[in-house]
Amino acid sequence: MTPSITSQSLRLSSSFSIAALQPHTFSKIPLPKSHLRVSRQAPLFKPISAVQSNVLLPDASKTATFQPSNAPHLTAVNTEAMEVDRATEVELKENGSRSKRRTKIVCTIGPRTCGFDELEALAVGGMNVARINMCHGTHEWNRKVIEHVRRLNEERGFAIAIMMDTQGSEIHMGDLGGATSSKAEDGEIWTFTVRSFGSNCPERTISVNYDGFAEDIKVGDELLVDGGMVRFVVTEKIGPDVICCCTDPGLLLPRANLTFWRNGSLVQEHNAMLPTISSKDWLDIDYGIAEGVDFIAVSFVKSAEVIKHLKSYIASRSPASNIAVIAKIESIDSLKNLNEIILASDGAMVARGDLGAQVPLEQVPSIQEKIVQLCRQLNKPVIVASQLLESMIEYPIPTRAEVADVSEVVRQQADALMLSGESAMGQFPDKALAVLRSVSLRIEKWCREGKQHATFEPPPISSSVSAGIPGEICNGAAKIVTSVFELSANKLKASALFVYTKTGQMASLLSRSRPDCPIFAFAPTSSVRRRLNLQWGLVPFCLNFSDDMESNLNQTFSLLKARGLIKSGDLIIVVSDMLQSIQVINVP
Ligand SMILES: Nc1ncnc2c1ncn2[C@@H]1O[C@H](COP(=O)(O)OP(=O)(O)OP(=O)(O)O)[C@@H](O)[C@H]1O
Ligand SMILES: CC(=O)C(=O)O
Ligand SMILES: [K+]
Ligand SMILES: [Mg+2]
Repeated sequence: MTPSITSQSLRLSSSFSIAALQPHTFSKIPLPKSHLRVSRQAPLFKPISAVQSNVLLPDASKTATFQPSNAPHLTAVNTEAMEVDRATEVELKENGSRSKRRTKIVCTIGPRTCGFDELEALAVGGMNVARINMCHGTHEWNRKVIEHVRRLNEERGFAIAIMMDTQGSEIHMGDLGGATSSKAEDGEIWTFTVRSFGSNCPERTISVNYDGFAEDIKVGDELLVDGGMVRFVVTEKIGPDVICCCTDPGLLLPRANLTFWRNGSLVQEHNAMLPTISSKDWLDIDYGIAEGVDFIAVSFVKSAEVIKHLKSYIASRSPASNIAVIAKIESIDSLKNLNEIILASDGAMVARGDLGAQVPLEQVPSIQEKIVQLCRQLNKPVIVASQLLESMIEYPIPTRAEVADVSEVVRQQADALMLSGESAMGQFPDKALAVLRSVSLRIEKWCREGKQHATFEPPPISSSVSAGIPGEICNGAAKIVTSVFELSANKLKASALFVYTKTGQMASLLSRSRPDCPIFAFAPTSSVRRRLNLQWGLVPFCLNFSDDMESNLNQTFSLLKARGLIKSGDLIIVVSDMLQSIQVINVP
């Protein structure tokens, strides 16, 4: 006789072989296997009413804008509340938890979106990470943005992380004497110079920030502004001045990036010696540490050493901080050292803007795919950035080609998409965000239905990353998710994976397996919660949990049921840092 089972605990011994966890193994419970200890227990949970007195509903002020339709009237007493924001709540409820968006969204904040109301609109629209670019804005300006985001998190339960992006020592033009732009016409003669002018810049003269400029460049070289938006050829050198003729006319924007090309190759002379982290960057990094940003994205990384150096600097400056370092892959030199760079970092960004100015454009898509796959192998989150919806800076709808580009990133299962000018200074930041959201949802659904992604099997974890037993447990849990369980004659698929994780590592490993259902990640601090918000498929919550999994689960179920985010009968797969086991639980 099969007893009626509300919970099953599948405990894996440390010698457990993950090959035993093929989905069919779990087609029916119970399924005793010699290598798999299945303990059939009395229901793990007290009836829900028995734990109600232990539950505190989130502060009403945090839920002011949300009306739970079926929240029972629980009496508040004890434990820390679990913060849930409106955007997550809506996304989880809209089509059921399995349809929750998995791909995360980073929005660059600029003049168009720096106010509290605009930031709130982005938060409600699904922004997971706010990026501030230290190429622009004063510390004071950026501090306001950080304060607004923090207020949204505190008052509305969001988990928006702050990413600070360094300027790096790229070669760029001056600020055009304060003009918003300047037009270069075909055949016009312009002077590029290391001299600086303040506000009285002579006509058709551009100052360049890099002292070695006139030595590095030769007559006949091509000078590309913003990767080729405007193009010049060098005709003459006179001391510090480089005289150029415009061959591709266009609009010059303040501080635009400059690259020089000789015989079809990028010129790398003294400029290759520029430090990745300039003295200005170090000051900005000190500022970021003091402000408690969640991520520092390092521009123009060339080698792993600079990442290691920055990480030890952060550790010595602020031992308690949890700042993650993201390597921006946008320099031609980084491509030779990709493996070591990504391994040394806490994540990577495919910065296609500058990358496309350093390698031929037709190479960018394959480099993108390679980096996305490598990051998955090395268990590091990856962001794909730049020009995803460039036309939406000016227009309310994207081009079909842009939609196809975003779709490809989603299909590659990158962790996050990034908006740059679209959200920083475009006309339609909220619409651009909505396009990323709806394309992600649609393509993710299509991939799940048709299994359009290359393979379900995650790429083998690199031997340079030791994921050990937690890694095997997470892979196993991700596979179980695709099984159909028969419980009391009902066929059930898992609604969610739950992971209780102190550092976030176990949640990352689960995310890496790209399972078929969302991952509710419970972390004890809001900084771990924010950091996890960058990663694919994770729905991070802040929860003050204990080592007693039974009480953790009781508490979590009560809180989530009260918010209508799970319901009795849902099947949940549970893993944690504390137990080397996978539990399959039918929500009481
Ligand atoms: N804080 C800001 N203040 C003013 N303008 C901004 C700000 N942040 C971004 N912008 C505008 O938005 C555009 C795109 O922003 P973004 O920061 O993504 O630039 P990027 O050139 O793609 O990045 P990077 O400089 O790291 O290569 C910028 O060129 C700039 O015009
Ligand atoms: C984002 C960025 O830095 C780039 O695309 O160049
Ligand atoms: K930057
Ligand atoms: Mg860049």
